[in-house]
Amino acid sequence: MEKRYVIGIDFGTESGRVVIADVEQGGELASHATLYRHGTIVERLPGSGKALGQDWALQHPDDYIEVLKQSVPEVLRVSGVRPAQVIGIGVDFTSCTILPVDAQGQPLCVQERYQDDPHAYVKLWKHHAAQEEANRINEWAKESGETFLARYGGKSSSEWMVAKVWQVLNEAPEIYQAAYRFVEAGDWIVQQLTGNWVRSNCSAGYKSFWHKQDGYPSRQFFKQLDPRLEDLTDTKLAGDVLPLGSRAGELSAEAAQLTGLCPGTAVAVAIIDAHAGVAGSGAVRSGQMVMAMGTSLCLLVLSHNEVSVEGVSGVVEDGMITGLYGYEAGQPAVGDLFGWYCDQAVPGYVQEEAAKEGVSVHTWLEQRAAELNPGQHGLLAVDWWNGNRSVLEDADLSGLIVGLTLQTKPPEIYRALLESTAFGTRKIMEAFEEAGVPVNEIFACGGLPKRNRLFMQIYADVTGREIKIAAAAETTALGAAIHGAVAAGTERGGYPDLAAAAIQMAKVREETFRPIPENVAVYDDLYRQYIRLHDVFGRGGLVMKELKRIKRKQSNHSE
Ligand SMILES: Nc1ncnc2c1ncn2[C@@H]1O[C@H](COP(=O)(O)OP(=O)(O)O)[C@@H](O)[C@H]1O
Ligand SMILES: O=C(CO)[C@H](O)[C@H](O)COP(=O)(O)O
Repeated sequence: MEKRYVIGIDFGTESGRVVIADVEQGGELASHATLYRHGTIVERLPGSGKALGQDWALQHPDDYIEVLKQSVPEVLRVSGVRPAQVIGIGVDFTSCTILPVDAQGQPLCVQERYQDDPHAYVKLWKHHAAQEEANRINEWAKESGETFLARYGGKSSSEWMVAKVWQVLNEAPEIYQAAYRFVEAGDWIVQQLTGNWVRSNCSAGYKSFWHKQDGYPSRQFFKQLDPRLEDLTDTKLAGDVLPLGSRAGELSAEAAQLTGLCPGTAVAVAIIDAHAGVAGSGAVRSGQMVMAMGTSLCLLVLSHNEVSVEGVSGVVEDGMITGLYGYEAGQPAVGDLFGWYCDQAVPGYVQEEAAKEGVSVHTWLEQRAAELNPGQHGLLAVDWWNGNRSVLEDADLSGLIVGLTLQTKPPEIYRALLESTAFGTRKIMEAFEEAGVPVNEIFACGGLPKRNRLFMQIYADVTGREIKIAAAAETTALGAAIHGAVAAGTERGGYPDLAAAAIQMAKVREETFRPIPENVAVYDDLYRQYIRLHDVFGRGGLVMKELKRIKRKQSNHSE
């Protein structure tokens, strides 16, 4: 049989990355990234320059199409693979990233009449302006005795589908009316590739309250939330929910033209980006955890059991690997937090020194921070620069650094920020174990493990665990490709299921990060102090809520 290949397309926060992988051996034959031209739109709309409110984060869907147009032909060219040898395509996407579209699948924001309305654009996962709606969903679920939120650690997030769609209805009812569907961006890409309207059980399960046996929450629940939402799931969220690894359709002639692939190529149901890292790391067994470490950090745990875990973002049957419950929890600012410090807060001399040495500001700070002993800087940070998405589930919480003195230096702050995210991760891991979801083996993937060794060592030291690193540089894209190989099916030379494909196609590096005992002891001590700050500011204290209230009031005042 002729050699067969699959393509994985990973839509991250800042760019889209495409890999081409050998169906038998896995790995990455070639990869290519296309940066989103519009980036993340947080202040003003492109074109009209219309100002956005607090906590908005939009994107432009044309940027995603550009990834298909640029990066897919490029991996074909570099690898020398002929289009006919590609048997399947998989797509993963950050989530919950949603957009309103018309009946042809065209995004409303590209239509002239809606171009000036921010609600017509893609709402990126980190759009946090629907916190009010999320709070009301939480209150109403409690009051009405609905139990579906138990699968989401008891709280809904402002990042998710219903809160975001409800925000559109509240602030721009004409956009709500005009939308034929609100779709996850991953499902939209699949629709653009195949012409089929299919929803993924992964994003529907983790981000839209969908359940394999129960479906969506009742019409009654939505009606009592807001009478205008009664038919939400039958209309704006309609579409068959298909399981991961299944074939969403085949590449249309138009999409084949755009990508340089052959019409008829199998296209898999989309998967959330972090969740694709599970297959991409080869984790397919109960007790295995994958840390997808990039802009944010997602912790994904596989288990035979379904239990309630404090602060879990969601548990979905077959949500990552068929036959297992997949738990997701995480932190919404990790790489983004370090990026904020490098871009917004370091003094000019650091940038100059880094430029002189020809390294990035991250690397310059990492090198100096690595010379410090744990705890030597006297600092403790709490990692809520983009709110808390785990045991506290509150986008209104904000970051903290305590222990600053006139002697504090930038590498010390950088190290404290790296540590703060590791403490946040340890808190989540403890919540899993306390709830009876064991974590026996840890894999790391995403952009950070390959970029920052100090970060990885700190994670091993803070958690006291050995960490294995996924071998693929673009692990989530490889994970998506693995879904493509399953969607192709055995009849086209693919695999019968996700576990079989992942075991064969994904590998880990030989080198692992192991905890250093003397560091573990210091971090145990610091972690206890972190938990004190976590509880004082997160559970009891109103300080951050009040700050946010005053900020909102004063920002509206100045607009
Ligand atoms: N050397 C580094 N150390 C720590 N963080 C880094 C480093 N270089 C880049 N970052 C951060 O990594 C994040 C991007 O992660 P990546 O996994 O590549 O993308 P995505 O999250 O979009 O999939 C950015 O937030 C950036 O600030
Ligand atoms: O919520 C998510 C997963 O459930 C997002 O997709 C994720 O947090 C953003 O991913 P990345 O850090 O890779 O950009």
